[in-house]
Amino acid sequence: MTARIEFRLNATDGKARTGVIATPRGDIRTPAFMPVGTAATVKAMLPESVAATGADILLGNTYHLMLRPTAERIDALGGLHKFMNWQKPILTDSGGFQVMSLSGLRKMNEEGVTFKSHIDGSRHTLTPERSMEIQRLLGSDIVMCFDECTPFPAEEKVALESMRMSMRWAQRSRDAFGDRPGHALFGIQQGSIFRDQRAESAEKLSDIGFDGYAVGGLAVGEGQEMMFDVLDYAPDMLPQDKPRYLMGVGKPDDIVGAVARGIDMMDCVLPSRSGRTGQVFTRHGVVNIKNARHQDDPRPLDEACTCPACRSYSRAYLHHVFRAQEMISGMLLTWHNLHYYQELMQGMRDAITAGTFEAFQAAFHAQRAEGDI
Ligand SMILES: CNc1nc2cc3nc[nH]c(=O)c3cc2[nH]1
Ligand SMILES: [Zn+2]
Repeated sequence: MTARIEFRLNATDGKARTGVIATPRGDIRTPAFMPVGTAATVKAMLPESVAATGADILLGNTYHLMLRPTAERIDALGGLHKFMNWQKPILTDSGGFQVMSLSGLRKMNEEGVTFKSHIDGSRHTLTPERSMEIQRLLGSDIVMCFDECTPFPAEEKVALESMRMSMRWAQRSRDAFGDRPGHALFGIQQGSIFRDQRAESAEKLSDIGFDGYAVGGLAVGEGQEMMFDVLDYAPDMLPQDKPRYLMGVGKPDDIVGAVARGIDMMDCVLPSRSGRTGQVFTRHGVVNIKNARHQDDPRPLDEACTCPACRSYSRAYLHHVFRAQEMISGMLLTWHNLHYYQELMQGMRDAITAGTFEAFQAAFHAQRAEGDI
């Protein structure tokens, strides 16, 4: 059991890294993928099922939980881990990104953001200080700074002002977080697609000092090519002895490309959301289970997959229950997708350890068909 959170780098292969983030609630093997547990649940999954897929950590959303059931209520009930029956590590985001994408009637200034709840229209305020308090009340193991995700595209001077405000908020987040052994605070790099701004942001964050560093401001519509262009230099600007977290990513090939560029942690709603919309990720590409061609197909989604969906059900059955909008459809496809994502992460950890990451990448791309399979 470790009192503080520490990152141990075990192997590198090119820019790719593998290691362990040791926390009081358990170890996080990196590169790590975090399933998203927005409203204190990974939708359609029991916590024990999420653990069975291989996830070491999951993400909770401050914005949703502060609105319902409120952070104070979760704290009074023993904290988020107890509340949602997940005893492994939890990373919570700071709420800022979702305020901008989900809430109504927002007003932002140097102090923070006031907004109306998308649930009941009630008015709320998020500041760096309030976000730190909420994440403390939730009991999360890894806390994210309160920042502004600079919209894309942004004029260079707009991006610069946005980044500099986020850096002032990062300092306020750090000051409000205090010293909490066993809990980590991660800073978030901004600067959009502008190299000099990314450098200024990284320098400022490093001066303040954090337990980990996120690359923010990406996966906001810039597309994979532009995202990779930024990732070709931005992670290297961050302290190499701390975890690097790419927020909101992504499709399987985004994830492999990000790990190849030095990213250690990622989160994305894609595998779970797609599980509910019938989009299935496999080593050979994407299966859209609602397509009529699966109607009589007795084969599993993926012969080589050991998840409950692939072990015991045919594509024909999964096509049927999806079409019939049966709950088991979301359960089985979400489980499969999260299992596939964790298998992908394990494959990359093994390849980096063995020094065969380049071959892993080549095989990953060679076996995937373009379009639906
Ligand atoms: C789905 N894409 C995506 N989710 C994000 C969450 C974020 N949170 C804080 N700060 C960010 O810059 C940020 C960027 C993000 N991109
Ligand atoms: Zn499967």
